Amino acid sequence: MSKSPVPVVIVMGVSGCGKTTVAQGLAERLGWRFLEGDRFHPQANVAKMTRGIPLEDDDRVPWLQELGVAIAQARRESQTSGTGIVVACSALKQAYRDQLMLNQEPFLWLYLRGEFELLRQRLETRSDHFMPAQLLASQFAALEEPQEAITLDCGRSPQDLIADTLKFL
Ligand SMILES: Nc1ncnc2c1ncn2[C@@H]1O[C@H](COP(=O)(O)OP(=O)(O)OP(=O)(O)O)[C@@H](O)[C@H]1O
Ligand SMILES: O=C(O)[C@H](O)[C@@H](O)[C@H](O)[C@H](O)CO
Repeated sequence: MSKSPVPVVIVMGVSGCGKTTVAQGLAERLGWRFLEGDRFHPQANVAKMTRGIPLEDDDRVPWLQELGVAIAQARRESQTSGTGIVVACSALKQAYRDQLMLNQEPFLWLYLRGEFELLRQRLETRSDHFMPAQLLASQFAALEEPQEAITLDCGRSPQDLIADTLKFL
């Protein structure tokens, strides 16, 4: 008898939309595993962003490769328990989402949508992260909004966003 695939939710969107906050909260609520996409960036990518230089497609290839492998690995580890996985990953372009999904059972995409000004303010006030607010415009320039995703307004509270997402699971 074939088992149903371990569920994977990818929380995506531009910097500051709340991917980490919502993905972590969702994983906690569900007792699922959380993967922080930023942890899979090569050091050179983090250094680049820290200096205020946007990543290019080529920079993101090894990152998405590493993250895709980690998701597949986490899925294998959860095969017996069926425990799901929640991932925070910007996944700004369709090609990045395709690369991440390569050879895998489908993911559920949660897109946190927000206006530039709200996100700029969030990034300006956040102090414990490498990503500078000056890169926000480049994040919007790269963004291709997903067609097949649960789309929620990231201006709402994390609690509301998590509660709404739970309705889809
Ligand atoms: N729904 C929300 N309402 C208000 N503030 C929020 C919300 N979600 C996140 N924040 C705050 O906004 C900032 C960015 O949140 P977070 O780090 O979760 O975003 P992110 O999308 O993961 O960002 P990045 O891609 O840069 O890592 C944090 O200071 C966080 O506390
Ligand atoms: O593709 C990208 O440009 C990067 O993934 C960024 O989105 C950052 O990693 C993230 O926003 C900062 O946490």
